[in-house]
Amino acid sequence: MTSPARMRPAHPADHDLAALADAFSLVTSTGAAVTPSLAGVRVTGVTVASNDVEPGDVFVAVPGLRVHGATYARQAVEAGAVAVVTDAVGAATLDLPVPVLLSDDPRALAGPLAATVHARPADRLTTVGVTGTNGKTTTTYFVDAALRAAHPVTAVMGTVELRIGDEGIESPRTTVEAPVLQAILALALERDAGAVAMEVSSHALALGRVAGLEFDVVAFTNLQRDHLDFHGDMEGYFRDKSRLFAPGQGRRGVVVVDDEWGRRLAREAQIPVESVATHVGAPESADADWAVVAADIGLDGVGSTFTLRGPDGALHEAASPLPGLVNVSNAALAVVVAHAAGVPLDAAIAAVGRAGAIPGRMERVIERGDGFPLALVDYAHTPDALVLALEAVRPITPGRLILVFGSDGDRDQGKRPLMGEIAARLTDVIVVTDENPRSEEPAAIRSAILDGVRAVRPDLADVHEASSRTQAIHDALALAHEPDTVIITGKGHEPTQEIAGVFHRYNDRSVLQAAESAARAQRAERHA
Ligand SMILES: CC(=O)N[C@H]1[C@@H](OP(=O)(O)OP(=O)(O)OC[C@H]2O[C@@H](n3ccc(=O)[nH]c3=O)[C@H](O)[C@@H]2O)O[C@H](CO)[C@@H](O)[C@@H]1O[C@H](C)C(=O)N[C@@H](C)C(=O)N[C@H](CCC(=O)O)C(=O)O
Ligand SMILES: Nc1ncnc2c1ncn2[C@@H]1O[C@H](COP(=O)(O)OP(=O)(O)OP(=O)(O)O)[C@@H](O)[C@H]1O
Repeated sequence: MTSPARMRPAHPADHDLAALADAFSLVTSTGAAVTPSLAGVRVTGVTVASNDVEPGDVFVAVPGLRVHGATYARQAVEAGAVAVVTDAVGAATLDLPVPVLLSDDPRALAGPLAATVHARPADRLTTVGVTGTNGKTTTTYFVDAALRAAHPVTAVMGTVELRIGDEGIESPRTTVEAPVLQAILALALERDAGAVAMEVSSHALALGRVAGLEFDVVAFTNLQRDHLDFHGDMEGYFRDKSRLFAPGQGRRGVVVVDDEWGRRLAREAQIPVESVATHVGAPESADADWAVVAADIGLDGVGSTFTLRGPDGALHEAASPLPGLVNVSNAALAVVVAHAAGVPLDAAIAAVGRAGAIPGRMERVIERGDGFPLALVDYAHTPDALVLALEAVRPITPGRLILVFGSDGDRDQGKRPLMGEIAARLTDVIVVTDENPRSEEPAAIRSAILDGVRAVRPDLADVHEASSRTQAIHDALALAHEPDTVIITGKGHEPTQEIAGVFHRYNDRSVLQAAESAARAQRAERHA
C-alpha cells in the first residue's frame, strides 16, 4: 500500500450504473453531442480526485473552493472513469464519451454514493469518530487500544496514519475524502477488521467527508480557537463540530464537558449523549455521567493514575500511559467511548492503561537510565499545547528540563515570541532550532523566538541555537545527564521537514534514536 487512494478492496462489489442513478435520483445530462447510454456500465469505485481514478470509478466532480472538479473530468475519463457525476454548472461544458449524471450537491453525494458502491462496509464494523480541537489523535489511539481488547483486527485513521491491523501508511490529512474513507472501510472488512476508530476534523464535517457513515459512537474532546479562517468564527466552528452529533451521523455520543462548548454540545445534541468531566473537583463533575474524581500525575515516572466515577456512582481505578493531565482527560474519554462501543468497562480500562506509544504524542524514545536522560517527542506546536507538554514532563523530571523547539514558517508569526517566553519560563535548557521554515528565512524565525526567550531570560543563560534540527537534537542529548528530560516539540510524527518549498525526509524520533546510537558508540569507543 503506497497511497491512500490505492487502499481499495481487492474484490470490490460491482454495481450497475443505471441502478445507482435510480437509487440516487441522478438524471443524465443531455449536454453532449451524443448522450452515452448507462446500459451495461459497471461501477466498482468512486473518487473526487482525477489523479486517484481507477478503472471502473465514477468521478464525482465537485465545485471546489478554488476550481470546479469538472475541469478534470476528461482527465478522469482518460484514466478509466466510467461515468461523471456533477452539478449543472460542471456539466454545462462537458462533452464526454461516458455518461454524465446530474446532482444538486455532488460533494454531499460522494460519501453516500461511495458507501453504496462499497456495500455499506460501516454497517458491519464497530465505528468510532473522534472530533475536537486537541486530543483527537491521542484519544483515537487510546480507543483503538481498547477496541483491540474486543476485536482481533482493528483499523485506525487520523493525522498520523491509515492503519488496518499492523499495516499502515502515512496519512495525507486528518480525515480522508469520503470515497477514500469508504474504500478503506471496505478493505478493513476484507482484512477481517471488526472495529475502526478515526479522527474527524471540522473540515471533514463541513465538507461532507464522513457523509454516508453513521458512527456507532462519536466523541468530543474540547473546542479551542483554531481554523477560524475556514469556519468564520467560534460559533461556525462549533456548528461544524456539532454536525457529528446528529441523527444519521452518530448513534450515540460521549462529550467531555470541561469547557463551555462541550457543555453546550451535551445539552443541544440530538442523539443520546454521555458526559465526562475530567477536571478533579470542577463544578461540572457533579452532574456529569462520568467524572474523574482523583488523579495522581506522574507518580510512576511515566503516566498517571486516576479514579473514574461511573453513572451508577461506582469508582474505577484507571491509568493513562502518557504524562500530563490532558492525557488523563483523553484516557477517561477513551474508556467511556470504548465502553459505549461495546468493550466491557474493566477490559477498556486495562487496555487504555497499557496502550502503546503513539507516534509523536508524548512519545518516549529514550528511557531514563544507563547514563541517558528520558527523551520524548511531542506534537505541541501552539503556545497552549507547549505549556501543557512542559507541565506534563516537569513532574517526571528529577533533573533539568531540556527543550528543543522552533516554529513554523508561513504560519502565525505572533506565536513565536510567546513560545520563546513559555520555554524560558518552564524549562532549564533551551535549544532553539527550525521546524518547517517553508518560504521564510529560518534565522529570522529563530530570532523572533529568541526575542521572547530574552524577555524572560535576558542573559540567555543555557540557551542555545542550532540551524539544523538534527544538530539541535544531538546537542540536547550531549548536554543531558541521566536525571534530565529532553523534550522535542513541534513536529511530532511528521515524516518530512519543509524548507524553501522542498520536503526533506525528516523525523524527530529517528533523529533522536540516531543521536542515542551515536552517543553510545562514542562511549564504547572511549571505554575501549
Ligand atoms: C480547505 C479544504 O479543506 N479544502 C478541500 C477542498 O478543496 P477545494 O474545494 O479547494 O478543492 P479544489 O482544489 O477547488 O478542487 C475541486 C475539486 O477538483 C478536484 N481536482 C483538483 C485538481 C486536479 O488535478 N484534479 C481534481 O480532480 C479536487 O479533488 C476537488 O474535488 O476539497 C478538496 C477535495 O474535496 C480537498 O482535497 C481540500 O482539502 C485540502 C487539500 C486541505 O488541505 N484541507 C485541509 C485544510 C484539511 O482538510 N485539514 C483537516 C485538518 C485540519 C486540522 O485539524 O488541522 C483534515 O482533515 O486534514
Ligand atoms: N485533551 C487535550 N486538551 C488539550 N491539549 C491536548 C489534549 N490532548 C493533547 N493535547 C495537546 O495537543 C497536541 C496534539 O495532540 P493530538 O495530536 O492528540 O491532538 P489532535 O486533536 O489530533 O491534533 P492534530 O489534529 O493537530 O494532530 C499534543 O501535543 C498535546 O500537547
